[in-house]
Amino acid sequence: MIPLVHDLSGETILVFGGGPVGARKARRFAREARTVVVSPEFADRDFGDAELVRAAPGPDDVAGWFDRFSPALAVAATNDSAVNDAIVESARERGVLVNRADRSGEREAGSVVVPATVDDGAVSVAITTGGSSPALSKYLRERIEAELDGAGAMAELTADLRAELKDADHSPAERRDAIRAVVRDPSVWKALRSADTNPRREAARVITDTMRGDS
Ligand SMILES: C[C@@]1(CC(=O)O)C2=NC(=C\c3[nH]c(c(CCC(=O)O)c3CC(=O)O)Cc3[nH]c(c(CC(=O)O)c3CCC(=O)O)/C=C3\N/C(=C\2)[C@@H](CCC(=O)O)[C@]3(C)CC(=O)O)/[C@H]1CCC(=O)O
Ligand SMILES: NC(=O)c1ccc[n+]([C@@H]2O[C@H](COP(=O)([O-])OP(=O)(O)OC[C@H]3O[C@@H](n4cnc5c(N)ncnc54)[C@H](O)[C@@H]3O)[C@@H](O)[C@H]2O)c1
Repeated sequence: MIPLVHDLSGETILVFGGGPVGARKARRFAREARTVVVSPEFADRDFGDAELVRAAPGPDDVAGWFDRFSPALAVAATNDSAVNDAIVESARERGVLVNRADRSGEREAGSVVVPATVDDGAVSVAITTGGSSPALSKYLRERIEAELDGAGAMAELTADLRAELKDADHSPAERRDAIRAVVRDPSVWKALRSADTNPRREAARVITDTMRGDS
């Protein structure tokens, strides 16, 4: 398996199963795209902005739900493995991506794993064990969370600096060295994480030093 970052905006995601797992996936996906959850019950779980449709399709009814919503991705999170099998089958027939929550062993073409993710602005880190140990993915995600503090702000700052250095006609090699020095500089990170110092000023100092060949 290879991790790819997928833009699902404008698409529909169809989740079968309104238990704790269906709810967790729906909350995550509803932040990105229209998400519809089909289930006979939802208890009082949090589904984020997902639309809830009360129904309990049998294996033969599943294809009709694909035709109704034309999803780009389907999630099989019911506790009925015959229904989950039918969801995988319908997805494969239509070339739709499918995430199966009740099986981490053999996978079918088009199957996707939902990784543990940490986000800070435009920066995301995704952790997967290829399905072998979700508890380990969660633990590593918790450890990495603090590490990513300020990364979104660093992405914004260096995107601006790249554009400014381009406009100022610096060579690609000079730009690369300057930006590499900024993302590695502890004082810039410190400034991004606290309100005491101005990160732009720190970055400008690093760039000047790099261009002078001080580093
Ligand atoms: C990362 C995360 C994302 C998310 O779901 O949002 C996620 N599972 C999370 C938590 C978690 N899940 C489970 C536990 C209990 C401890 C344990 O069993 O390890 C814990 C931990 C806990 O709850 O503490 C149980 C479990 N999970 C799966 C099975 C079925 C099986 O293994 O057959 C069973 C057994 C059910 C049973 O025994 O009945 C299957 C999958 N779970 C995946 C993802 C995919 C593989 C990811 C990878 O490659 O690592 C995969 C294959 C399919 C999928 O769902 O995409 C999310 C953490 C989010 C976060 O906090 O960051
Ligand atoms: N991926 C994970 O992290 C993870 C974690 C725990 C369990 N699991 C597995 O994923 C499955 C779902 O986990 P859960 O804890 O949410 O289970 P659960 O049993 O609490 O919930 C299953 C949901 O599916 C609904 N459902 C049943 N038949 C349906 C149908 N025909 N159509 C639509 N919905 C239907 C049920 O009403 C219920 O809301 C379990 O079978 C379990 O093996 C996965």
